[in-house]
Amino acid sequence: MAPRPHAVVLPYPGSGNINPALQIAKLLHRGGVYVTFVNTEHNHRKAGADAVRGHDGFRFESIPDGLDEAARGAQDYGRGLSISTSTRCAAPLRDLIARLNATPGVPAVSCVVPTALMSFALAVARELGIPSMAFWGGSAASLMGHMRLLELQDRGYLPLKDASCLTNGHLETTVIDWIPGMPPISLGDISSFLRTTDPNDFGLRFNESEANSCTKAGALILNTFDDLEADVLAALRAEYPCIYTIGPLGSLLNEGIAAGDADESSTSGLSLWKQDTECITWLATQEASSVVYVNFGSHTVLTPAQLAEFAWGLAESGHTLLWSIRENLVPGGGLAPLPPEFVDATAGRCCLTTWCPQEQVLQHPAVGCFLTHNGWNSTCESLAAGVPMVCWPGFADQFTNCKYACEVWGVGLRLDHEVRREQVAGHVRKAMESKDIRRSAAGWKAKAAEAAAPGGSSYQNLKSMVKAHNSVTDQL
Ligand SMILES: O=c1ccn([C@@H]2O[C@H](COP(=O)(O)OP(=O)(O)O[C@H]3O[C@H](CO)[C@@H](O)[C@H](O)[C@H]3O)[C@@H](O)[C@H]2O)c(=O)[nH]1
Repeated sequence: MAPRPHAVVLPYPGSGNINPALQIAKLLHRGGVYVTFVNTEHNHRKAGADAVRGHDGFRFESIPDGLDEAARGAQDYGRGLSISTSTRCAAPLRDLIARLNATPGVPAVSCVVPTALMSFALAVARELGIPSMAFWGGSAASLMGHMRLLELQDRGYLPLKDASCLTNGHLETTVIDWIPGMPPISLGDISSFLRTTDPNDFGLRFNESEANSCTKAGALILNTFDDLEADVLAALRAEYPCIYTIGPLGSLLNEGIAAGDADESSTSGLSLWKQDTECITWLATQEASSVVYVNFGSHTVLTPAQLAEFAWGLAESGHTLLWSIRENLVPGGGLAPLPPEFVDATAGRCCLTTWCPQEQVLQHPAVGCFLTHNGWNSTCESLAAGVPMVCWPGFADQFTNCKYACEVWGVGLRLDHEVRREQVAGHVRKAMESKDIRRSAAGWKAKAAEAAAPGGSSYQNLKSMVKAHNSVTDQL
């Protein structure tokens, strides 16, 4: 009998990558693959012992991220973490794989599955002769855009000529209409990392090379589904045939739970933040489609003035609110920068929380629209739940996601970067009331469910992906 396949799943150490990577790990495990899920030591501790206990054929391990403690609170923490993981994690990963391979009862590692921004792991896999699959945590369109950053440079669009390009409308009015599979798109919507006048800017170089590295793995995994991004997927597949589109991941996972899979609850989540589940109880007391849910993900930072402007816009919308204000959403702030009058003005129609079970919130019938930063997971979770979006993208791939949500899928309304309370109130009201937007959102929800249901494209792709893991060990 062929040995059991063993996948080492290795996410970049942020919620936007850990969450979907854990979902992929669970799906592989459900398909019979032995899984080792690798966190950084810092996140392993932060998640807590219960979250990383593991169970039969599913283990948690950790490696150091190489960052010193002082760098963790630094303003350029993200950059520091990317430099440190990409330059210091290869040796610990090599050691971990050697240790796993020498552990009695543990099958030999047969595939390494890193997320984007962890391409050092692909190099380690190549060096050890182990197959690999890379997971790009954004949309297919954002991958295509990031892969074209070098070409944008060759064609003279990058680096930006001077700093005025950032503010004079250049990013909005320069339209790129030659990226395969993509509709004409403003330069600024391709990626935030191109907002630089420095050709050697770290963010630009790192993100371009990481996107292109993903396609050097044996296969590419995407949290999207074929109907959602048909054109850009066709263009990507023309160059990289082995792409598994298995989104929305949450829907695919729920298929199994609905079918009575016993194992899922034991690895239910891995939150780096303390989750508040009381908001779900509160949602149960609200009428259908009556609540505006507000959440800016795990990295977005607001100034106190932006927070106040959002607060007044939301209050003026007149709707009931569920607002998740992460403890560092306003640095050093917590809830403190909220105007006290806002709390009075929304008394009885506002639930404030710090970190909630977002997928559960979005799936709740009481939620009517989502004010979001358009991180890809949030965007995908909202599409899967059929919830219209009010979009305020800020960095990375969020502009691309916003463009598609508003202009391609017809499920969102875009806010200007400068937050103005009248616009927030107006867009929220429209997203809650527009029949057209609600119809589009319901349509994508149905298509997402179809993709994840038995026989659907994502369901079939997951089966093929698991088969690919098994076929590696068949050859051993
Ligand atoms: O209160 C909360 C807030 C968030 N989440 C979850 O955290 C994840 C957040 O991911 P995402 O929406 O993608 O936002 P970021 O955390 O900002 O994600 C980073 O990673 C993403 C995937 O690569 C990119 O698309 C984003 O631009 C980047 O900021 C989602 O699964 C949410 O469900 C919760 O469970 N509870």
